[in-house]
Amino acid sequence: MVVKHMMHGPCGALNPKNVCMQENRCKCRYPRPFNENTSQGKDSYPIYRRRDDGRRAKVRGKMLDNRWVVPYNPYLLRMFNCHINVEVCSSIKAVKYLYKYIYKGHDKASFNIDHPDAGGNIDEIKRYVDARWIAPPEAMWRIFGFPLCANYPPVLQLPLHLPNMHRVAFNAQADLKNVVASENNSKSMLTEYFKANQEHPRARHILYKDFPGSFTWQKKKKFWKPRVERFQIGRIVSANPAEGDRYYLRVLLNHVTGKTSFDDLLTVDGVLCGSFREAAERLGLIEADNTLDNCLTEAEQWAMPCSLRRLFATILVHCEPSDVRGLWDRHLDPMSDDYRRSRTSPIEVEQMVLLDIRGMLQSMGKDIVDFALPSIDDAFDPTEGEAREVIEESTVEFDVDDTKLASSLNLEQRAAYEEILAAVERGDGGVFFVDGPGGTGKTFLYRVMLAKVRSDGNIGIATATSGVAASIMPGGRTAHSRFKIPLSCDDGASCSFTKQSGTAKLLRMASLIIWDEASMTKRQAVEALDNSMRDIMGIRDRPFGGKTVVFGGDFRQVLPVVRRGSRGQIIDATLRSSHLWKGMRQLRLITNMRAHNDTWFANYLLRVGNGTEEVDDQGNILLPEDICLPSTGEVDDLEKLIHHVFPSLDDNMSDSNYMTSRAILSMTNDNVDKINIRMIERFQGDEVIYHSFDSAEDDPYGYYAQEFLNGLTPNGLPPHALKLKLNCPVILLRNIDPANGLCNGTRLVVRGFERNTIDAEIVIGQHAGRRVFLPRIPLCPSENDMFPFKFKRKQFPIRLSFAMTINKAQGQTVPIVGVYLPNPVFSHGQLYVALSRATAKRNIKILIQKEKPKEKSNKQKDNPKKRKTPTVSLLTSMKNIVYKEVSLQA
Ligand SMILES: Nc1ncnc2c1ncn2[C@@H]1O[C@H](COP(=O)(O)OP(=O)(O)OP(=O)(O)O)[C@@H](O)[C@H]1O
Repeated sequence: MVVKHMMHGPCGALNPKNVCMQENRCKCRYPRPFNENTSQGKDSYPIYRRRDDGRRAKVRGKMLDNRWVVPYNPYLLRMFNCHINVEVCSSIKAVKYLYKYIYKGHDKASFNIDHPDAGGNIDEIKRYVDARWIAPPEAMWRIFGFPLCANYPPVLQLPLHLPNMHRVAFNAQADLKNVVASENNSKSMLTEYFKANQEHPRARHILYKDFPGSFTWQKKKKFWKPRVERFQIGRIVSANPAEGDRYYLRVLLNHVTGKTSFDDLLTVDGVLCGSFREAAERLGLIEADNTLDNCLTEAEQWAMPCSLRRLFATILVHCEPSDVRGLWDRHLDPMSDDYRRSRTSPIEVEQMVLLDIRGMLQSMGKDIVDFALPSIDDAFDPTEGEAREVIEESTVEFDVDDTKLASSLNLEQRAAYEEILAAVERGDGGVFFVDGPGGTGKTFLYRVMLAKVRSDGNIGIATATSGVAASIMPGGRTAHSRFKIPLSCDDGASCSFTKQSGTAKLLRMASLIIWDEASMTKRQAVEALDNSMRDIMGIRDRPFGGKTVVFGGDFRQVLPVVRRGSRGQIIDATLRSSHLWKGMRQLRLITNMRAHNDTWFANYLLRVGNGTEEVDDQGNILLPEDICLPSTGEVDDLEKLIHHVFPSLDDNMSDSNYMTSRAILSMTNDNVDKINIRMIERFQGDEVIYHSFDSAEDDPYGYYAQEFLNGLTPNGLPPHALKLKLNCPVILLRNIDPANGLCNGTRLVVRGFERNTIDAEIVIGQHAGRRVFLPRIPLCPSENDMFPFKFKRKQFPIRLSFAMTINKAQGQTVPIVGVYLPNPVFSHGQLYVALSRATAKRNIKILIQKEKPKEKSNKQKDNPKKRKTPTVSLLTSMKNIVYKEVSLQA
């Protein structure tokens, strides 16, 4: 490929007529001198090593050597099999230049100092045509990570114009009347795109910007002809929001297919809109000014007043409303319907609503005084100044049945229960770590202990690292919100509550504190709690100030996330590396209660988790044959996996039990999205697509094109086009209201749609069955430095959940599991978490694919059209990554 694509010339004496020759010299300075080593040139690209090793090749009739090679990158050259000149930009100057380049604007500024003799003879059209297209910032951004030449592959600029406003070229001598009357001049790529939609059914599924991929523009006769060869990328010329309707026309064209005229494009639900802006707004493609108002109004048709108050609180906390008081005034009536039935005084009714909303805001970690709402009159406040944290915890209802479960604890659970409760009763404290592989009944044990403590009139605080694990414990909260742990905390940090705060009072009063999934949290968070507890209890020399604290977890599962962390850094971040670890009394649960009917599977899981399962010479463990999907080698194997996990889907679509008791797990969002898209397509019912409103916050000039922002789907964010159908399963992506079961990872089923709100039902955990109304909320990627700008997406915070990532499934029981692994697992505990979600061996199917590239002939290798797709073979063995130094069994 180097010989084929990357040899300059020949030029100079070998070929004096080559295009690069200027004044008898090569303007690109070839042939370059041989060089022993690469060195950084002054104010230039590096001077690369060019070995004088005698290797030569015949290029365009002449023998050339290493001095003629254009700098390239072997990986990119192999991938694209074309000429790509890559230079190293490593000097500070070069990097600064590249960053500056981003902000340079869209177009070349061309100016000319006219000579007085030129006589005003300026060819404006030539200047316009000459203006080179300079890659817009988004392309530059891609260039940073993906250095292609800006003009590869070829881009066809698609004109964007309002009706009858397209550009027409004509001869200076032509009669303008004829120019205007000419039929040919009435045509543009856009008008003919509409016509092609009338004529070709297959065109109707293609967006204007993608049209050049399937149709070729016939320049002379001005029409789109179905494409027979090559491929081309299109790009609609840009438009700024300040341009008004032209911008909204572009938004429509980027989302709507099959339109046959401008009027057709303006027609939404049979109504002809007066402007492209109105049409885009009606289709939900741009944000209307009154979205939040509409969201509440829409929910008012269905929701009970109490759900409306919760939606109002959610909007205050998550949606950045600009006119809080206006929202309050307009929606107070429907939010107070229930109170008005029992109370006659409007002031009292208003106060009741305010008090309720205050409670909701508090449970979301906010204070009502921070919002422009009417004040609360102390005369109506039933709390009489008691800290809300204390009131909240002391009113957590416990299930009487949970206290009865104490009699069914197994031997290990009972031993742990008695030891911990003895410490609670003595009141002299103790720190415990309940170590139990997935399914050994840790949550079961916590429920029983909490019920006992609470039924005795004491306070038991239940927390967990993740929202999902917290929501399955009665009164559970995330540890970060309950203990006010700073989001990023270093060694020696403390929690952010003061000695006089409600949180401090609650912690002093608590008899028992539980922190589940402590193996997933960074040790610094636990140490911060320890520091603060010693401080508020005034007992500096005892861990956690002498309280009874129970941690639980399983170090075989996924460990704390350390971005780009090495094995050593990850292990250092775990609780096992904390100075507190030695003082924790270990309580082991062994019997797998989830898979107790399948002891073979339970033991197998444990061996996988501990890293003691035998490995083959490749370092892979063997998976039981009956859980591996057999390959036929012909049909789509993923389809078979889907069929195993979702049999008779058509008959069970509205059954929430069926939908939530099964899922396909995979490692990356790409694979999960691929499966979810297939599933939603075959799910019955009308499809609703919600489009997000995306922006780059620090981009006042609109350099980042909308379609570029729309195309981004960073981890943890919903897609730009969220496709849903009635009764489809979804998963929540944010901790919206953990105290009420709405946390990152909660599984829901969609029950209704409005333009600005989604009606959904919680289907897992102790809040199962509750209906909630979700608004669109602004979301930012969690990894802030992911983009060179601040990305913000307003969208419903949900994703489809037919399939989910293994990390998201941690802590959830999924009775029927499919595991799709097209690539090997890459971090500690992933395989174990995936396998241990299931309740028995018969309920799990795993599909491991491995691409086996076929041997190709040289001809095939060079010709992209003749390249065959690699064959796929199914495996029954898999890499298993276990950091034995954290596994308790090691
Ligand atoms: N003593 C018991 N008697 C009856 N059922 C039990 C008992 N202990 C646990 N179970 C049941 O076993 C299943 C798994 O228990 P649980 O969810 O508490 O495990 P876990 O250790 O918290 O799992 P994970 O770490 O995967 O979250 C649950 O369905 C639970 O009700």
